[in-house]
Amino acid sequence: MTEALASPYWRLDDTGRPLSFWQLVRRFPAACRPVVEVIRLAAPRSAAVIAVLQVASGVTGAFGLLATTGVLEELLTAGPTAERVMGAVPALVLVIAAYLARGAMDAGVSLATARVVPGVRRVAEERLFDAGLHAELVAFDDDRFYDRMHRARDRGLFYLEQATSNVIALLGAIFAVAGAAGIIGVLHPVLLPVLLICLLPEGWAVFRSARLGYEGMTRLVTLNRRLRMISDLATEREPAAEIRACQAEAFVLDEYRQLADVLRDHEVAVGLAQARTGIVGRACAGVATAGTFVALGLLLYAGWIPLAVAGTAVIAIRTSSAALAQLVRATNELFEQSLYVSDYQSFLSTARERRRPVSAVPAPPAPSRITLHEVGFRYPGASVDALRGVDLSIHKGQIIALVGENGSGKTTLAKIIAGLYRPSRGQVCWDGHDISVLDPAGVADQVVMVLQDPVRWPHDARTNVRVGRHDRTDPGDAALLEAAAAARATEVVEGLPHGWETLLSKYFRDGHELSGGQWQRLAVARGLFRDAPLVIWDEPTAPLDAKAEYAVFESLRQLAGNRTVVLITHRLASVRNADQIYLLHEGSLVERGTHTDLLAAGGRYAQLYGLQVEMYTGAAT
Ligand SMILES: Nc1ncnc2c1ncn2[C@@H]1O[C@H](COP(=O)(O)OP(=O)(O)OP(=O)(O)O)[C@@H](O)[C@H]1O
Repeated sequence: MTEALASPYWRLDDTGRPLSFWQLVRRFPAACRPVVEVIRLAAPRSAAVIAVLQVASGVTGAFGLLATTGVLEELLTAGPTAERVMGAVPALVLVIAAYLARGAMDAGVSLATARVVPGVRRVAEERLFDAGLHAELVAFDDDRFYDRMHRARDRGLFYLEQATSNVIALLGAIFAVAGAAGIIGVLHPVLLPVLLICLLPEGWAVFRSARLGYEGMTRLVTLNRRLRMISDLATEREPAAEIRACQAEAFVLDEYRQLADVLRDHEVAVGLAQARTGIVGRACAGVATAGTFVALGLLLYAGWIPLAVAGTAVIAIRTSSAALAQLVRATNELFEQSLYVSDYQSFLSTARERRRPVSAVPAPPAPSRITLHEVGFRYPGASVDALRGVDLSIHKGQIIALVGENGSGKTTLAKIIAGLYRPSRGQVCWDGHDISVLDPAGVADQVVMVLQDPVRWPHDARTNVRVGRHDRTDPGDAALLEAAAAARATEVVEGLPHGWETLLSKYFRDGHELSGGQWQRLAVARGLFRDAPLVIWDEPTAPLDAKAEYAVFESLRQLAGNRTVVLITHRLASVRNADQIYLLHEGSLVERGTHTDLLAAGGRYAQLYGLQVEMYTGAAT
C-alpha cells in the first residue's frame, strides 16, 4: 500500500479484508436476495410474469431441441432424399413452432423487464432515504455509518438497478442452459459432464475477477469520497470565492493529483489482474470446448451414440453457447454487483439498528422543568468527551444562556437538551421523565432549534419559512407574515423578484441567491413560524446586521414568558438579561449565575466580558 493510501488523516474503510473463494460463493445467494426482494416489492406481477415466461421459454427451447433429433433421424435414414425430407417435415414444423413460441416469450420478458427496472430504483431509493432520514442524529457523526450510507447511495443503488437486469438475464440463461443440459442428458448421460467441463474455466475466471474488483472497491472507498470532496471544491459555487481569495487553486489540484495517482495506479493494477484472469479463463475454456468436440467424436467412433444424437448434441452445445455466454456474463456482472448490493442491504440493516427508537410514552407538552443529571457525551470515534458531568435545571419561561469558548460544548449540550443526541452518561428529564424513554416525535414537536448554519432549502422563500412546520395550517399566511416580520425577513422577501414565490437556489434557472444574513433571517423566521414551547437559539444572529439582531432579540424576549429559551451566543452583551448564564469550559459547566453574579465572581465570564467591552469601547470595565 502506498504512503498516500495509508495517510493518517482520512481512514480507509475497515471492510477491506480479502474474502476467500468459498466466502464469496456463500455470499452470492445472500447478496442476490435483496435484489430479488426489491424486485418482488417493486413489481410483483411483472416479476411473476417474467419467471413464468422464462421457465416456459427454457422448456420450449428444450422441446425444440428434442424435435431437432427427430428431424435429423428422418434425414439420416436410408432412402430417397425427397422421401427423407418429407418425413422430416412434421418434426421440422414442431421445431419452427417451438422457436416462434420462444421468441414471443422472450419478447414478453423484455416488456416486463422494462417495467421492473425503474420500479426497483424507485423502491430502493425510497428505502434508502427513509433509512437515512430516520437514523438518529449521532449516526451521522459516526464515520462507519456515513461510509456505508454513501457506499449504499453512490454504488449500491446504481448496481441494484444493473443487478436487476442481470438477475432477469441470469434466470433466462439458467433455464435455457438447463433445458439444453436436460436434453443432452436425455440423449446420453455421458454428454452431461462433457458440457460441464466447458463451464468450469470461465466460472473460475468470473469469481476471481469479481473478488479482485470488490477488494479494490472496499479499500478505496474513503479515497473515492475524498476525491469527490475535491471535485466539489473545484466545481461548486460555495467554495469558489474563498479558494480564489486564498489562492488555493494549486493546493486543491495538488491534493487531487496525489490522490488520483494512487487511485489510478490501483485501478490499473486491478484491471490488469482482472484482464489476466479473463485471458487465462478464456484460453482454458477454448481448450475445454475443443476437448468437448474430441469427446463427442470418440463417443461417435466407439458407437456409444448414434449420428442423429451427436448432431443434436452439437446443435445443443452451439445453440446453448449463446445462453451459456449470457449466463457467464450475467453471473460475472451480477456477482460483482451483488457485492455492492450487499453493501446496500448491510446499510439498511445498520440503519434499522440506528433508527430513532419508537416509544408509546408521550412527551409532556410544554415541559415546566428540564433537568440534566451528570450528563456526559462522547462523539463516536472521539477520544475525549465533548461534555462531562453537566448538571442543570431550566424552568418554563426562563431564558438561559450557554456561553464559552469555541469547542467548549455549547452546541452539543443544546442538542442534548433538544433530545437530538442521547447522552452517553447521565439523564435528561422533562418534568421528571427521562426523555430517552419518551416518544422522540413528541419530544421533537416541543422544540424549535435555529442553528448556526441553517439549511438553505432549495425551494421558494415561502417554503423556506413554512418548512419549520410544514403541516401547519395558516389561513391567509397570518403566521408566516408575523414570523417574517419578527425576523425582519419581510424586507428580504419584498426585494425578491417574485416575492414569496422566488426560488432560492442558483442551481436552477430563475433561481435567486441571498446573502448570508438574508438567509439567516429566513431561518429565524422559520424558527418563529415553527412556534414550540422550547426554543433553542444557537448563535443565529451572528451574521445579522445590528438592526436585524436587535429586532430578533426583541422578538425572543416577547417569545419568552410562556416559552423556555436556550440561547447560545458569543456576544455576551446579548445575554445580560438572561435568567441564568452557564459557562462551559472543555465540556464542563464551570460557572453559573446571572450576569451580575458572574461579573462579581470575577472568573472566566468576567474576563471574556471585559475583553468584549474593551473591543467595543477601547477601555476595560
Ligand atoms: N460531529 C462531531 N464529531 C466529533 N467531535 C465533534 C463533533 N462536533 C463537535 N465535536 C467536538 O465536540 C466538542 C464540542 O463541540 P461543540 O460544537 O459543542 O462546541 P461549541 O461550544 O458549540 O463550539 P463553537 O462555539 O465553536 O460553536 C469540540 O471539541 C468538537 O471538536
